[in-house]
Amino acid sequence: MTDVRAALLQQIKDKAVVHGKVTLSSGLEADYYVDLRRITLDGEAAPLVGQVLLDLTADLEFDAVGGLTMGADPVAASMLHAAAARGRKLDAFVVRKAAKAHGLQRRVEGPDIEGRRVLVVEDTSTTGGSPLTAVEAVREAGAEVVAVATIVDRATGAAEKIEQGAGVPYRYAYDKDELGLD
Ligand SMILES: O=P(O)(O)OC[C@H]1O[C@H](OP(=O)(O)OP(=O)(O)O)[C@H](O)[C@@H]1O
Ligand SMILES: O=C(O)c1cc(=O)[nH]c(=O)[nH]1
Repeated sequence: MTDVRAALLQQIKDKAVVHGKVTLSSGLEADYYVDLRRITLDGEAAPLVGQVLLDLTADLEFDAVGGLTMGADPVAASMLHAAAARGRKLDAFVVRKAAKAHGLQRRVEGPDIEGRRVLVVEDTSTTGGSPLTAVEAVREAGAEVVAVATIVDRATGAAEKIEQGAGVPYRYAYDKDELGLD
């Protein structure tokens, strides 16, 4: 494990894992929550996120990254900045939960992604419903999705839903075993 990957793992364990009954985005009940916003918006941890996800997807070709607001937003921004620090230009985009009713009425905000190869990202995945929504919106905007990548996978069906439902590879930086969760 690289130093950066190990450092981010420790940050997640220290700052994001919350034990106790919780209702998830999908309506499912769970015994723990991984509040990745406490990582992706943390001054020490957030810069590591971009580096770890760039390393995780280093073999893939894409030049824009984003996902369903708001969990995905700081993930994409961290990757953009980490890429810039490595001398690589990487754009970010935000998929709105619904298209804006005023202004340009866009569903996908940021530089145009039509005709481009993009990576859809997430902070954590349970059912995979959020990245699947993002994949559909991004395809509607004319982009090609090369993969979905998330920081933490909860091993509750996201991989199957994304690989079979969207037909794209699914990658994650950490699983629940590595986080000591069960
Ligand atoms: O794999 P899924 O079943 O889709 O669940 C995971 C999603 O749930 C959380 O977001 P939430 O829906 O709470 O909304 P937020 O990003 O607006 O905080 C999280 O950030 C993921 O986006
Ligand atoms: O499924 C979810 O809503 C969810 C699970 C989790 O561990 N963390 C999170 O932010 N959302």
